[in-house]
Amino acid sequence: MSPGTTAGEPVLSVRDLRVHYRTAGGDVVAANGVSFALGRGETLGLVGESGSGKSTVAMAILRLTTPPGRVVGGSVRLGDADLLAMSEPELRARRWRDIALIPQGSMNSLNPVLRVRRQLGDAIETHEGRQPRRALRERIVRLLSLVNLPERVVDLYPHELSGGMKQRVCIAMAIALDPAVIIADEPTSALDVVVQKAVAQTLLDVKKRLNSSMILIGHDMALQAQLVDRIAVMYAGNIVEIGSVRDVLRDPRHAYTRHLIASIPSIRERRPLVVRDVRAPDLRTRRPTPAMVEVAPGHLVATSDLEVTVDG
Ligand SMILES: Nc1ncnc2c1ncn2[C@@H]1O[C@H](COP(=O)(O)OP(=O)(O)OP(=O)(O)O)[C@@H](O)[C@H]1O
Repeated sequence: MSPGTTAGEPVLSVRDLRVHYRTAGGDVVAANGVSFALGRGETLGLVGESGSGKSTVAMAILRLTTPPGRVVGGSVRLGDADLLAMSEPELRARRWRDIALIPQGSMNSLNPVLRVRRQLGDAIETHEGRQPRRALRERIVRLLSLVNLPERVVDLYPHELSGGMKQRVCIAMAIALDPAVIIADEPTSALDVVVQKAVAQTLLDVKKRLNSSMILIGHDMALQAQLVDRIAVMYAGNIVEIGSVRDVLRDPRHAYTRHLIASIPSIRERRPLVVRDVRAPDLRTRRPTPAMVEVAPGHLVATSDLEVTVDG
């Protein structure tokens, strides 16, 4: 197996992805040569603290990076096409249909003046053209039931829904066109713990039902461990460790992974991850992309322990 890959032919393969943000103080290197592969039917967790570059990678995969950010290198292969190299119209046709993103904070970006059926209907019709009203409504009701929402939700406005219900609507939107790959960026972080688990479980159930693959982005190592097949740990713009949940949790090899695991609070006091005693390097300085070594089959670790600065 080559680095960062999974058994069988991957559905998505990210190679040496590089994203910079231009700032007055110089370029911030937010993705510093990120490589990984996503297997068919697999859920890969991308975990790391705030600022490690998770959203940057998610946005770049769909070529949604906006200024001052720009993708300066790499490839994103979906099937036999490179998303980073294709024309804009071709790319637009593939987003949602082949690869869908549930962006961070998506539940707050639902249009407040549109009923759920319009939001979902517009999404479908943008890609598939005008649909007969009745059939469209039935399809939307089916989508809602897939994410455990009752039929009456079709006629509601976002403000009439709870946070968990809004997030379920966002999931329904992402799966409307039956994509092969779903990228969910912190899909549950705005919700309380009980709802988080329920919504995350729905996401996994739906993924399984559609036979799609998923990248689940999060900072909660404990929650991720319960949901994903493999974990990729991001630190300062690089994946520093990747492997099965079992390997990474039982035998973490990178100093930063160990810190993440040591920082897992007890179930009761789960809170956003802040690793206080690890200082991220200045992202404006050029850093070599760390080499990865395979410490066990499919378990890869960056040879960059030195980059992790630990106080105390
Ligand atoms: N518009 C921007 N201009 C400059 N730097 C940016 C910009 N957006 C992101 N960055 C920097 O890029 C790095 C990665 O940010 P990113 O949002 O991808 O991290 P993240 O791991 O997704 O964090 P979070 O969990 O908070 O979303 C950070 O250092 C951040 O400050």
